[in-house]
Amino acid sequence: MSSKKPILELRNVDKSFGPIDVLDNISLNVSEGEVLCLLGDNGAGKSTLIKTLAGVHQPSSGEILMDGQPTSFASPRDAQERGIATVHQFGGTYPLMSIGRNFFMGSEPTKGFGPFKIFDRAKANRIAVDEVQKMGITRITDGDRLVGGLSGGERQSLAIARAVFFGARVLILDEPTAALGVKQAAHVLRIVNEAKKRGLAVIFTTHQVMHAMAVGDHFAVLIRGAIAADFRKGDKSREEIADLMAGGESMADLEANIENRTESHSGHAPQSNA
Ligand SMILES: Nc1ncnc2c1ncn2[C@@H]1O[C@H](COP(=O)(O)OP(=O)(O)OP(=O)(O)O)[C@@H](O)[C@H]1O
Repeated sequence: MSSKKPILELRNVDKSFGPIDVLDNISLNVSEGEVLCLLGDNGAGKSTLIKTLAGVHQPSSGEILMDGQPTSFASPRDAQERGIATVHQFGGTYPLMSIGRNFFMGSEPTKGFGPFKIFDRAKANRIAVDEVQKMGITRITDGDRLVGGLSGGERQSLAIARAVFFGARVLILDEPTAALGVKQAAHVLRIVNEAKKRGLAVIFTTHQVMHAMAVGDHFAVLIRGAIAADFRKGDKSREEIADLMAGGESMADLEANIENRTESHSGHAPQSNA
């Protein structure tokens, strides 16, 4: 897939839940400074795949390799401690906490000694705001602001900046732009590019082809748990990717079909192009 050495790799991974086969013979890898886009319609298996990469599920068969060595993740915490950070659709942040608190949750900077140690709010706020600004989100200037007052895109950005600051090597983004408007999605895509520039390997799941094309270096299309196509940037057009995601049906044909049905329901005869 790439000339660089993969950080994280799946080889022939299957995943079943009892009698239900969800992932079928998945082989994929992602290297530093690259964005791998996992594309697929609802139910294609994207969540199961990223949960397998993040230590939530164990493969039923096949191998996971990290830096070329076969490995397994005992739990999400195990994967996290080894540099795999997952950011979910709403940023995984706590609305009633301040930006500074949120950024450092679980590893708060303290001041004072022994029993007199207290959370160093000013330091936490300063670092959190600095890090988010370094990722290009300059509208966040006050670390005391509650996360609940941020937009969806800003929350995502905060969660990504946090993962980068705490040394993630692989950033897994689960539908980060799905619930966002155009401007907010653009913010998040810019941050994905920034994370990539800093050498992180990014896995980005989406069903929005345009978002994938804006940041992706390579692409894998999942259909019913199997990789239906695997290609690099520039190899396919937007229309070709959309057709692949629709299971090989041409989107133009689907659209024409919908138009015809709508027109016949409204009592108008479909217009001929002839
Ligand atoms: N724990 C489970 N037990 C049984 N079936 C499951 C389990 N988890 C997922 N599945 C099934 O596996 C298939 C893929 O689900 P998954 O959530 O991975 O898809 P997805 O591509 O992420 O879709 P979406 O975007 O809708 O979340 C679905 O048919 C789902 O019902």
